[in-house]
Amino acid sequence: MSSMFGKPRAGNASNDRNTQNHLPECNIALLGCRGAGKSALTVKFLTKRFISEYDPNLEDIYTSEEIVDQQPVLLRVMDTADQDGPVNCERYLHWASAFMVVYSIENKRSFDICHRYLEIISLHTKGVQQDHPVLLLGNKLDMERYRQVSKADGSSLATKYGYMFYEVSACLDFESVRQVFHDAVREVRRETERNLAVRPLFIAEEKPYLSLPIATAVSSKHGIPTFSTLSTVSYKEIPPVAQAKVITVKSSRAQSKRKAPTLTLLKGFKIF
Ligand SMILES: Nc1nc2c(ncn2[C@@H]2O[C@H](COP(=O)(O)OP(=O)(O)OP(=O)(O)O)[C@@H](O)[C@H]2O)c(=O)[nH]1
Repeated sequence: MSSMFGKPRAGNASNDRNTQNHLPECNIALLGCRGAGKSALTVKFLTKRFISEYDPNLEDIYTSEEIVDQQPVLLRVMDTADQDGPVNCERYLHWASAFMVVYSIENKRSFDICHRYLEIISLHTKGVQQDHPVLLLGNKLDMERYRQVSKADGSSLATKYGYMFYEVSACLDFESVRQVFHDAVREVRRETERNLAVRPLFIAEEKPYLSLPIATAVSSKHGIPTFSTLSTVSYKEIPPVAQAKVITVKSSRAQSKRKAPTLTLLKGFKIF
């Protein structure tokens, strides 16, 4: 992991686990048709590198410890591998706290398929009566001269659903890609705080309301939703960590991607 995804992290494995246990979490699912660039964006975000070939059939979840606006977060990224549009969506609909729906600006069909993803997410959100931030991403901005989807079309589709819209490129600058992932975290935080604000507090009869810290009252009585530990109480207990260190790779696709640089170099694939 450390050789490809970042510098080795100080501390041993059990310390890592302990730190992770205390971090607020954010689960981001990347959706979109084959070839839109989900894997390339994921790996760019995690490694700052563009790697041009991936196994399209493997799906996996990556975990990265990030600092967003001076606050740590355990970010999980699910790089999905739907074949040709949304199928068996339950696995990510119930898992994700935010969605990135990706199309390629040089492939109109990939944009059309995005409509279906946005529709499904929108229906799901209504069903669970909770908003999950959605970011519509037009990828491959570097392929401007082959563009088939205008920026206006992308933007108006996102606006129709009230979602955020970006155009990016997995093979151009890292900062723009990172910005998108961090904006997703910011939106999840906002959403969580909104939910906590409207949720009625349980007030134990024998304890005076004002003597309870709000965050404690909420989480102890109503369970901790994915992001509810974003209270200042939690943060102050967390030691500072270096920015954007990937600390865990969970399963097979991750392993295959981890090996990718060696394989791709041997096969002469482009690594920018
Ligand atoms: N020029 C350019 N090529 C890209 C970009 N992002 C991805 N690609 C290429 O597009 C192809 C598909 O990228 P992937 O990241 O595998 O796409 P995916 O959405 O994960 O597709 P599946 O793995 O099939 O689900 C690969 O050849 C990538 O190198 C980009 O921003 N610009």
